[in-house]
Amino acid sequence: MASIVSARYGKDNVRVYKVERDEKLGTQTVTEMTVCVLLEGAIQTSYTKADNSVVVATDSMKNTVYIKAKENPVTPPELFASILGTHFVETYPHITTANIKVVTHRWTRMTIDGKPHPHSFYRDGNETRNVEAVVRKGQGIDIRSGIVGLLVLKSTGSQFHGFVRDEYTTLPEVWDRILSTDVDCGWQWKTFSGLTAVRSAIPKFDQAWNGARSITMKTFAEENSPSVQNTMYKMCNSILEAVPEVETVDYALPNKHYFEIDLSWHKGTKNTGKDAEVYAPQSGPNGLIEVKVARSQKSSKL
Ligand SMILES: O=c1[nH]c(=O)c2[nH]c(=O)[nH]c2[nH]1
Repeated sequence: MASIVSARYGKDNVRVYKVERDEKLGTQTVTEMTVCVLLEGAIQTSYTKADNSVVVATDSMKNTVYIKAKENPVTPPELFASILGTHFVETYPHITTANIKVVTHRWTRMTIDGKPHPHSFYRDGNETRNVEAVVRKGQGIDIRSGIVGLLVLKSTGSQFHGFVRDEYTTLPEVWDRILSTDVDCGWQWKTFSGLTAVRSAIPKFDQAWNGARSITMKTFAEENSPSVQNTMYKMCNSILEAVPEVETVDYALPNKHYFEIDLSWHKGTKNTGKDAEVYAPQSGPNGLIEVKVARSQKSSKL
């Protein structure tokens, strides 16, 4: 007889929009999210014995997302994910872990005639703010916050040389190159003892997100990068310094290549090295560089 190694189930791609109206100021603020709920617990018999008595329907999970969004603030997303996860482990005795993912999409307020518009927004890029909360019954809440899809490019101020050269190497060393990447960055918070601990950290979540975002861009822009590896390590260090409540910081950075084009076949046109102006952006293959960095000493629960 086969036995279950692990199992979880839930609702993915629950799209939710919430508006907050400030009657006094006459302004509105909107939040659009995509939520995933995956539950774990004593649910094996639903797989092995067709026992649906242990199944909270995924449709009910979707309904719960809407109701909890109505009853609670949906920002910061770390709080909303924790509220939602805590609800599932506290409501159903046989559910032991709730994995909640909240992807928040950008709706940036329009500036019209130099003034912030009270109720109009635009999508300024595919970047999302992502939160994954793992709520374990009686064992606290683990939260990873992050930035996904922040596409950046610098046209100089990046080098790559001194790498292994052998019979497989064709890449020339360069002291000036284009660097472009699609930032996927995350920071793992020290375990929160429960929802109360998450609530008392509320201001820290936006601070950390703003900090990580500006550190990522400032380091990227200002450093004369010797490699993606070294630059991302510096970003991790700065975020660990800026946010003491964070235990690890991780990045996954694709190296999106821009190739020089030799145009000398056309009337001897110079377009390589210091004369390079027209490049061919590559859709693939791309480098992919990943790292996770922790402080040297581990620290305890919040
Ligand atoms: O920053 C880089 N790191 C690499 O490991 C690598 N490999 C490569 O071909 N180009 C680059 N660039």
